[in-house]
Amino acid sequence: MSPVVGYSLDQLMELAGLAVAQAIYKTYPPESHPNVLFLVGPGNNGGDGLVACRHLKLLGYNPSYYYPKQNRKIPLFESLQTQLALFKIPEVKTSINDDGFKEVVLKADILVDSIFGFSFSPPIREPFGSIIDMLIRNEFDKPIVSVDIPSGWNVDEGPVHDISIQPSMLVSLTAPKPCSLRFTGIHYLGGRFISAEISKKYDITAPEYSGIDQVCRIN
Ligand SMILES: NC(=O)C1=CN([C@@H]2O[C@H](COP(=O)(O)OP(=O)(O)OC[C@H]3O[C@@H](n4cnc5c(N)ncnc54)[C@H](O)[C@@H]3O)[C@@H](O)[C@H]2O)[C@@H](O)CC1
Repeated sequence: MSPVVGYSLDQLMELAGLAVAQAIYKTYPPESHPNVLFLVGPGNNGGDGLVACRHLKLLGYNPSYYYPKQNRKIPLFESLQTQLALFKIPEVKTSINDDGFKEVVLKADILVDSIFGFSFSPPIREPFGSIIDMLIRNEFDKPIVSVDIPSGWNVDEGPVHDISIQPSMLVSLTAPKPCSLRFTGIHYLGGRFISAEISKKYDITAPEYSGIDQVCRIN
């Protein structure tokens, strides 16, 4: 249970992933951006990506995911992967270091960075250094959507470790982290699950969510 918002981790991850999927849908609809490649890290930020991947399939996209460091011993992550298999969402098995990975990236219309969130601590270990380098170079000029925090950024200060992914879109979860002040692209907040009391206690300014939206664009 999260001491801050009162949900279990799997509940929060489901809400987070749904918010990410909605934000992608609003900015990059499936008609123009059907192929979405998720780059998935080993922790909960990666889990948010796995959930969003499933929701995008339900919303009419062709998502796939690259998940090089899996932890199948944790039941939550195992069940997320079982769900992806049930929805016939392909896992990319080509390694980031293989020539074929370029082809995988080339076919994607959007790259989702769900590698690291607020628990990243440098120095970066492989294969994530190569994945993040690829996102920094972004040689095919694809839209990059970061989940909660651009991977490798410091949660408070932003891109301070010479790791400076510049995503086109950021989906902050629960509340924008201080580093998001350094972000100038399309910014959504997915936090329509915290009570007014919690917002007040932690000084979170909740935006005006519209209709049934789980996300609100905040810049
Ligand atoms: N705490 C919460 O209330 C929630 C957090 N959520 C998500 O969870 C994220 C934080 O998740 P975690 O705390 O699991 O952490 P992260 O997902 O940010 O990263 C932790 C993982 O990255 C690895 N790692 C860290 N530094 C590394 C390095 N230098 N090189 C290689 N690997 C490295 C760690 O070994 C660990 O496996 C948030 O940013 C958000 O996206 C959501 O799932 C919703 C709930």
